[in-house]
Amino acid sequence: MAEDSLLDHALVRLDEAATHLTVDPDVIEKLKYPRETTKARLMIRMDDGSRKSFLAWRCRYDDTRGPTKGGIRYHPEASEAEVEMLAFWMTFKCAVMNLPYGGGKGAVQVDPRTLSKAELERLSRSYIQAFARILGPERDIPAPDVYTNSMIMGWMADEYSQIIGQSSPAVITGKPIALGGSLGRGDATARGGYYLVRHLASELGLTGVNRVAIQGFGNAGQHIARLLAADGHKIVAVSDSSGAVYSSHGLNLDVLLAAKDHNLSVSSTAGQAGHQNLPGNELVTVDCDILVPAALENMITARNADKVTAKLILELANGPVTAEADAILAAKGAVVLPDILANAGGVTVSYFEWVQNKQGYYWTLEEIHDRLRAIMEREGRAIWEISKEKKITARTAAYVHALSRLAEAIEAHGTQNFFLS
Ligand SMILES: NC(=O)C1=CN([C@@H]2O[C@H](COP(=O)(O)OP(=O)(O)OC[C@H]3O[C@@H](n4cnc5c(N)ncnc54)[C@H](O)[C@@H]3O)[C@@H](O)[C@H]2O)C=CC1
Ligand SMILES: O=C(O)CCC(=O)C(=O)O
Repeated sequence: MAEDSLLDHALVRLDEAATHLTVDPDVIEKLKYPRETTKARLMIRMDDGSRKSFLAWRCRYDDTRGPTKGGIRYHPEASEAEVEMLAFWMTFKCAVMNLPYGGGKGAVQVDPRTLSKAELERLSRSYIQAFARILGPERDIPAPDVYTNSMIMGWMADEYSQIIGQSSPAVITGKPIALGGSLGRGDATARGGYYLVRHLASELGLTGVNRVAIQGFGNAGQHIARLLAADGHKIVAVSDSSGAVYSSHGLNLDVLLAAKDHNLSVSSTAGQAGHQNLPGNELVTVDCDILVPAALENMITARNADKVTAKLILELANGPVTAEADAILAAKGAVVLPDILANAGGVTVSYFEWVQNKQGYYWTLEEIHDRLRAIMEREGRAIWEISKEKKITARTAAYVHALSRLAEAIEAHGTQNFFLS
């Protein structure tokens, strides 16, 4: 997909939702463009004394409903167009969950696996030095995304506090617990999706033991494997960026997690515990009941969607199914629980972390889980009902749900000052 058309492809979902609501055209016009995207070149000292530079971005897509919120991705193929598309999705995700946030996203074009820990820390601190003036607990609040984690968020929060000369934990979420992170943020993305599937199980026709295939075995993928396996479901296939493994009897999670702990691919477990090698590109078409894309965008496309066997696709990744593939899956009767709902557990617990940081009062894990479950069930149920009532897919229903909240907020702000805050 051409880089400059990434956002246009994402906007197809907005146009579709707009046909099911009466919305002021000014609202749609406002939501078609990012409010601001800042680009920087980060220059860091490498361990061998040389200097190296990396492109970086932060997009604040829309802040009508509150400060912009969204993760920072480290990836060698990150681009401005991708960051803007991800920030657009964050805008709708926060509205779906009724969080008091707009949408943002950031990225650095880097393969973090090629950096030492010290280089990674210098890069992460330089990201904050470059973007500190547009961040802030009431302005723009980053969090982890692909190939970033709580350690990186800790360095970033520390750098921000040093720049402004006071502790400011609420500027970044997904931090280590010792620096004001929230209990439950670690597995929140997967846990939100898990609560959603459990809540809608009878509507989705899920009974007994289901066979699950998971694409991507990082934060989202590992935790969903653990949660579903604990309920007795069988994880029959998993993949990561280097390969995939399959077992019709169910993969051994301890073996998979031990491989990841040693920085090895899941494919290195082939031959152990009945695991067989599987070409990575066959993961999404493996025979299963539930398919969980938990890696990157555009993995299920017009090229492979007709071969998907799962009756439920739980999108823990952002944007794994293209619009063309959506139509093919819907025609087959497969249900897609869309990213802006299915993976919203992550940003929801980030919101809990921000609230706790601002209060200086911290909740128990049980409180976090109860609150997350209640919100996933409330918004999941609302979207399911919209989808039944309007006879539209769950994705379109999620966009309708979010758009009605965004439209209400944009109209309430008044339409004469769109780009002034
Ligand atoms: N971490 C979070 O809180 C949230 C993450 N997400 C989304 O979930 C997805 C995964 O993110 P995380 O688990 O946090 O990232 P992560 O960095 O922890 O894991 C990413 C995983 O994807 C794998 N991967 C990369 N390219 C792949 C490919 N071509 N085929 C198969 N696997 C591949 C990697 O090997 C790794 O196992 C992303 O789309 C992210 O935007 C969404 C909401 C929140
Ligand atoms: O936790 C957050 O604030 C945002 C997580 C994120 O980037 C996402 O939901 O895609």
